[in-house]
Order: sequence, then structure tokens, then C-alpha cells
Amino acid sequence: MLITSKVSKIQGKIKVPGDKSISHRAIMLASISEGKSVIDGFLFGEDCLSTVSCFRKLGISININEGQIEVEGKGLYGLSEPEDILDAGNSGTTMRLMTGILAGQSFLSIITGDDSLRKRPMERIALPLRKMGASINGRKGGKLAPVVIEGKNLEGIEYILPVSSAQIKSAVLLAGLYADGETTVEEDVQSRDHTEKMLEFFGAKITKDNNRVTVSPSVLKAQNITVPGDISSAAFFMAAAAAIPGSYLIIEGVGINQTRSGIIDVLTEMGAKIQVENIKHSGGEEIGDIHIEGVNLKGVNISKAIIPRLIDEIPVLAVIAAKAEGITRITGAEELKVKETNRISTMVSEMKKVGIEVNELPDGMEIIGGSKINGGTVESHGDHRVAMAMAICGLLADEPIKILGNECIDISFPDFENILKSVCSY
Ligand SMILES: O=C(O)C1=C[C@@H](OP(=O)(O)O)[C@@H](O)[C@H](O)C1
Ligand SMILES: C=C(OP(=O)(O)O)C(=O)O
Repeated sequence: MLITSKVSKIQGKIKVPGDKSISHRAIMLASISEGKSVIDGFLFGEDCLSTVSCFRKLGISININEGQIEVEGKGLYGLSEPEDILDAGNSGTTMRLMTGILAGQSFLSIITGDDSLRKRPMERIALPLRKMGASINGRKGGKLAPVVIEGKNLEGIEYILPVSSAQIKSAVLLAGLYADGETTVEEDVQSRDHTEKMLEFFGAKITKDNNRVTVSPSVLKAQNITVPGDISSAAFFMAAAAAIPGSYLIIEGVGINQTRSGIIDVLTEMGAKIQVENIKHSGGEEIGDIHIEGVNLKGVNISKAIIPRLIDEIPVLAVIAAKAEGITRITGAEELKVKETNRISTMVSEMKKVGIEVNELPDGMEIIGGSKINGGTVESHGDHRVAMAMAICGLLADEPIKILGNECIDISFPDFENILKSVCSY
């Protein structure tokens, strides 16, 4: 159980742990590249550790030494048939991206996950991978995990994504490494582009044209990677600082890739003062120190075109919208329904429990700003982003908020509580 209570301000200088999306991809690409890669700044959260454990079961040696990871890559065709079922735990990224890689192997693999992941849609990756020639099965005709992958000779395809999703795009691009000919994916609104950036960094032949990415079969060479801080983790502190006038927070070394930085745009539109300083580049990614000053926020509209750039940040944005002046309307966010929980209905129900006026919409929600936030007991429903968003809610509430099921925070942010304590002034 975690209890958070009203603060007078948020202040300090912090670092957040490594980016989850980039940490997964670093293990994956290092495993299928030739030679030893060293990864610094890796996120030791449960999701990324699931990826490590799956690649170990595929015969890759991965050593963890004082926070640094060494991966002995065996090249595109160096993985070996796992003796047992692979377990992606709670991690959609692990399951979907690995399925893309496993589709090009000459062996059978089965990948499962926890209760939440076994309910999440897998047909979205099975369809394009089957078009490439892979045999992908699973429960309900391949709609649900466990996913059974029989690697085949693959053909390149041109695929228009039915929804903007980096996980679908990445599964197809990774399978494209093993295909005859080029593989192209196109999406309406661009989703996070870490896979294409990291593939280029490992030496793959990638071409990009607006929202279209093409990969050609390529040999990957080992690289050393430093993972930037995760903007999706930073978001909880950014949002809290932005919503509490008098706060001033610096978060150092955060990944500010423009396909992920929608939270900066929205908080700025809500009135917060945000500056990004000390900008650097590493491994194809942009990194900076984020400075945030809190103010009285205003409600905004958050709609389809920006959703992929802040999809995981919506739970915490919904919480601080309750303190803003006016209404915040979030639309075009149907994808929230297929995350660790249905994040629209889960957030609406938990926010209502503490007195926030919020209406569920078919594709989002509407939060009536300026409502009084009461104390109370809420539940994470096993969803790490819900648990952390509701912990931030407690900082804004009149009475303490008790969050049940907070252990799921370890999925993406094991040090969340300590860092939170370090920035709270009462
Ligand atoms: O590719 C990734 O690393 C991720 C992509 C997003 O999911 P979708 O691709 O399903 O939108 C995001 O919500 C998830 O936390 C991580
Ligand atoms: C949706 C998330 O992750 P995944 O899809 O990898 O489970 C998340 O971290 O919010």
C-alpha cells in the first residue's frame, strides 16, 4: 500500500530511470547483432527484465555488472530454439516486438504473459506477420496469447497500420530484417520511432519518408548504448510540479525524442513554464534537462493527432486536469482501452472515488477542472501507470489517498516512491 498526501510544492533536481521502450530495444537489437554490446542506463524494471529473461532462454548471454549490461550478440540467425515457453510477464512491448524477431527464425517458440497481457490484442501483429509468410497462432485463432510462432522464410511487405502503434510497426520492421526484399510500414500519425532510430544505429539500412519507414535485410553490428531517462516516468513529476504553483523541478537527462514529447507541449499549453536545456544526442536519441515551474493550469483539448506522442502519460494528465481551470477533453484515445487495463474506464472509476468530476467518453474522457479532490482509497488494478497517477493525485488532494496494489509500480519505475519523497515539500 502507498499513501500520498497534500504537498505545498514540488522542488529539487532529480534523475529518472532509463527509458523502458529504449531498454527493451537495446536488449533485442544487441542480441541479434554481431559482437558484444554494452548498455548503460538500462531500466531494471520488471518489463525490461522480462525481455532479458526471454533472450537468455533463446541462448543469449546477458551479464549484469553494477548496473551495466553486457550482451553477447550472436547475429540475426544466432538465437536457439527455447526449451520452454517464453514469459513476457506484463510487457506488451516484449511480446509484440519479440514475435517479430521470432517470426524469422527457423524454430518454434511460444510466448505467454500474465493475466493482463493474455487479454491484450495480438491479432494486430499476427496479421502483418502472416502476410510476410510467418505462421502465428494463439488462443482465439491467434487473437490472444500464448502466441505460437513457427519461424518461416519471410517476404517483405508494404503495410499500412490500422492504428498508430510503435509495437505493431516495430514487430513488422524487426521481421523485415529477415525478409526477402524491402519491408515498409506506414501510419497515419507517427508513433514512437525508437526502433527505426536504433536499427540505424546498429547499422541496418533504413529509409524514412514522413510516416513511412522501410527496412532492408541488413546485418547488425554490436554497439554501446546509453539509455536516456524515461520521459514517461518523468511525466509523473513534471505533471505534479506543473500543477502546484510555487514548484520548481529539474529533471536531468530525459529522452526528449519528438515522438514522445507530447507531454511537454500539453503542459505548456495548460500554462506551465517548461524549458529544456543542455540538449545532447546519443544513439540517435535526443536528451535534455527539463525545468518546470508550477502555475494555476488551464484545461485543454487533447485530441487524436497528439495522442501517440503522450499515450502513456494520459492517466497523470487526467489527474492534474482536475486542478486546472475549465474542462479538459481527451479524445481519439481508444488505444488506452487495450493497455495493462482499460485506462479510460480504470482512471475514470478511480478518479471518481476521490470526488473528481469526470465523464467517460467512447474514445477518451472529459475532466471538469477545479473540482475538490477528497481523500480515500483507490486501486491500481495491477496497472503501474494508474498506481503512479493516483499517487500524484494524493499530492493534490485535501486528505491522503491510499493506493492499493502499488507493487505494480516496479513494472516501469522501481524507485518511484523514493524519488517522489525527495521532491515533496509539505
Ligand atoms: O513500443 C513501445 O515501446 C511502446 C509503445 C506504446 O504502445 P502501442 O504501440 O501499443 O501504442 C506504449 O503505450 C508502450 O508503453 C510502449
Ligand atoms: C502500455 C505500456 O507498456 P506495454 O505495452 O509494453 O505493456 C506502458 O508501459 O504503459
